[in-house]
Amino acid sequence: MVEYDRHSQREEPNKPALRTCIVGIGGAGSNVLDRITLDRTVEAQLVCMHTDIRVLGHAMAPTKIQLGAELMRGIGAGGDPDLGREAAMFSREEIRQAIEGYDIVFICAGLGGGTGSGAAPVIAEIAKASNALVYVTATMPFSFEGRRRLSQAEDALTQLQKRADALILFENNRMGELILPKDGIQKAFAQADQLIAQSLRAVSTIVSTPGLVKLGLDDLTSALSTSNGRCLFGFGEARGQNRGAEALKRALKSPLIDQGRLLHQTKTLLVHIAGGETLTLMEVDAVMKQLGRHVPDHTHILFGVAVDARLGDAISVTLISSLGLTQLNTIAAAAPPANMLPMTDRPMPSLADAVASAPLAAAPVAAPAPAATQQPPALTLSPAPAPRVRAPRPAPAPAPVAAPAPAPVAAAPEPQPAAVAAPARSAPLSRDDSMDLLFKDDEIISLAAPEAHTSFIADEPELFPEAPAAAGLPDAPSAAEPAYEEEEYYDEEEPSASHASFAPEPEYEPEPEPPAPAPAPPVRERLRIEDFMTPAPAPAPAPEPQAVAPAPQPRPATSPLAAVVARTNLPAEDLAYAPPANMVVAKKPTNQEQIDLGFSDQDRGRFKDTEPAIASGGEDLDVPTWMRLKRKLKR
Ligand SMILES: Nc1nc2c(ncn2[C@@H]2O[C@H](COP(=O)(O)OP(=O)(O)OP(=O)(O)O)[C@@H](O)[C@H]2O)c(=O)[nH]1
Repeated sequence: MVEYDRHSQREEPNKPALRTCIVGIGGAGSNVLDRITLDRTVEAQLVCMHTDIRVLGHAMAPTKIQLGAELMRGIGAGGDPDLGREAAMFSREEIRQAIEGYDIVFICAGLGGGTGSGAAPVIAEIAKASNALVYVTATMPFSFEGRRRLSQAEDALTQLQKRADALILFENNRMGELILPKDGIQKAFAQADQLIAQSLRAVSTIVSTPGLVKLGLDDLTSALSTSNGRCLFGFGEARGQNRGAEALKRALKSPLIDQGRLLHQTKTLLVHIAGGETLTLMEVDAVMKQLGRHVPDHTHILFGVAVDARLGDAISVTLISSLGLTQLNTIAAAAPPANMLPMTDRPMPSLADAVASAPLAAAPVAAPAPAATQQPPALTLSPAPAPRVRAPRPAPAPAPVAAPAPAPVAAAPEPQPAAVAAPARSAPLSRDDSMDLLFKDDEIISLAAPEAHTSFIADEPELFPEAPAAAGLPDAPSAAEPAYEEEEYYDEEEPSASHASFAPEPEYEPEPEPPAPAPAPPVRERLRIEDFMTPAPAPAPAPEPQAVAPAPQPRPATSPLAAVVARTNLPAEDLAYAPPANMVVAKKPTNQEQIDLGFSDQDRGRFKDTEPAIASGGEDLDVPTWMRLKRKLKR
C-alpha cells in the first residue's frame, strides 16, 4: 500500500498560522455555532452575538456578545432588521475588539429575521475595516416564512455581498432535499445547521491545516468569489470500505450543487480531500478519477490533500465552487449542453500531476465557444424571466425542445463552453436518467421543487449614517406594508433572475393557468400568537431568572414588547414546555395555514434546553421561535 509522506506537509516553523474567528449572529448563527462547538473540530475563535440574552445564555460558544444591551434590553429584534442593525451599531466597539487581529472572519447568520439581517452587514464592515478576509455563510428563509422575511433577507444579502470577500448561501428551501418528506421541520433545520457547520469546518480546515498539497487563501477566495451569483458547496465524509468513493458520492449529492449537476458549468473547482493517518495515495487517486466523470475538461481544479488525525479512519471530500448569475440563468433557461452529462469516460489528471504542481491546473481553460444550440432536449426548463420585475406568469414550456434562452440580465451572456467530449445519445436524457448514472435508485433523494431566493436588488442605504434613527418597535407592520399572504406567495411567480436559475423542471411545473382568472385570495392579517391564545385573568409574576446580562427593564405598556418582558417573569419550565399560565389555547381559527406545517413533538436534541422566544404580545412568530417553544400545538 502506498502512503503519503506526511513530513512534507509540515509548515515552515517560522510561518505563523492563520488566525480564524467564526462569528454566529442571531438565532440561526447561534445554532450553527453550537454545532461547531460540539464537533470540536475547528480551530477557530468562536463568538456568538445576539440581541436576545436568553439565546446567548444557552449558547455554547466561549465568547458571547450581547448586541445593543441598552437599546434592546436583552430582547430579540423581533424580526426587525433596523433594530438588529442599530443594536450592532451600539455595540460596535465590543464587536471590533472581539474580531480584531484575525486573518479570516467567518460570519454566519440566518437572513430574514431582525438580528442576523441587521447586524451581519455591520459586523462584516467592522471585520473588513480590521483587514480580515470576510467569508459570510448565510441562510435564506423557507418560502413558507412569508414574503416579508424573504424581502428582508434579500436586502441583507445585497448589503453583505458588497462587504464579504466570499459568500456561501444556503437556501433553506433546498434543505428539504436533505431529508425525507415525512421528516419534521426540526430535522430540516438540524440538517441545514449540520451542512452549514460542515462548510465552515471544511473551509476553515482548508486554510488552517497544513497539507500535502496546500491550498491557499487566494485559491479559496477565487473558488468562492462570485460578484453576483451562487457558491456551490458539497461535503461528504465516510468510513469503511470504499470510503473515498462514498465520501465523494455524498459530496456530489449536496443540494447546493444541485446533486452534482451544477458542477458541469464551473470554471474553477476547489477539491479538498482529507483523511486520518491511514489515507492512501490510491484512495485519493480513485476519488479524483471518479470526480473527473462529473467535471468538464476546461475546469480549473484547485486540489488539496491533508492528513488530519482528528478524522480518524474517515475520509472527507469537500467541493467548493461558484457560478455567476449568467451561468445560472443559462442552465435554467436552456437545455443543458451535452457536456453537462456525466462524462463517464473522461479521465482526470492523475494525482502525480496534482502533487507535482500545487495548486493544480487540471487542464488549460478551453477557448470559449458559442453556446450549443442543437443539444438534445435533455431537460425542459422554464425560460428565465427578467429580474425582479413583476410580470404575468410565463407560459409553461410548450414542448420539450431546446428553446433559445431569453436574455435574463442586462449583461451579455457568458460564452458557453464548447460541447466537447459529449457522449452521443440516441434518446433525450432526463434528469432522473442522469442521476441514475451517478447513483442507484434508492440513493437518489427526492427533490423538492426548488426555488432560489438569491436576487440581488437595489442598493441599500448606507450602513453607518451620521445619526442612527430612533429604534422603532420591532416588526411593527406599517400601513404601507404588503399584507402577509402565504397563498399568494406560493402561487405567484416572483420573477427574478435567480428564481429563473432554479426554475422547476417539467415534473414540478404548476398546472397551466385556468382560462378564467381565479378570484383574488382574501387578504389576511399576519398571524400572531394571540390568534391561538386568549389571556386568562390574574397572572402572578414570578421572579425573573438572570442570564448573561442585567434583567430587561419593562417597556411602556404601549410597546408590543411589554408582554414579552412580562412573560420573562414566568418560570423557565413553563416557558419551555407548557403554555404560559396566563394563556389558554383558543379555538383554532380558520386561517392558520402557516401553523399547519407538521411540527413534530420530538425535541431538538441538545437544543432542547433552549427557552422559547415567543413574543406573546408581539410579532415574533417565526419558525425558529416555534421550534424553540417545543410545544405541540393542539387543535
Ligand atoms: N438553517 C437554519 N435556519 C434557521 C435556523 N434558525 C433560524 N433560521 C432561519 O434564519 C432566519 C432568521 O431567524 P433567526 O436567526 O432566529 O432570527 P434572528 O436573526 O435571531 O432575528 P430576531 O429573532 O428577529 O432577533 C429564519 O427566518 C430562518 O429562515 C436554524 O437553526 N437553521
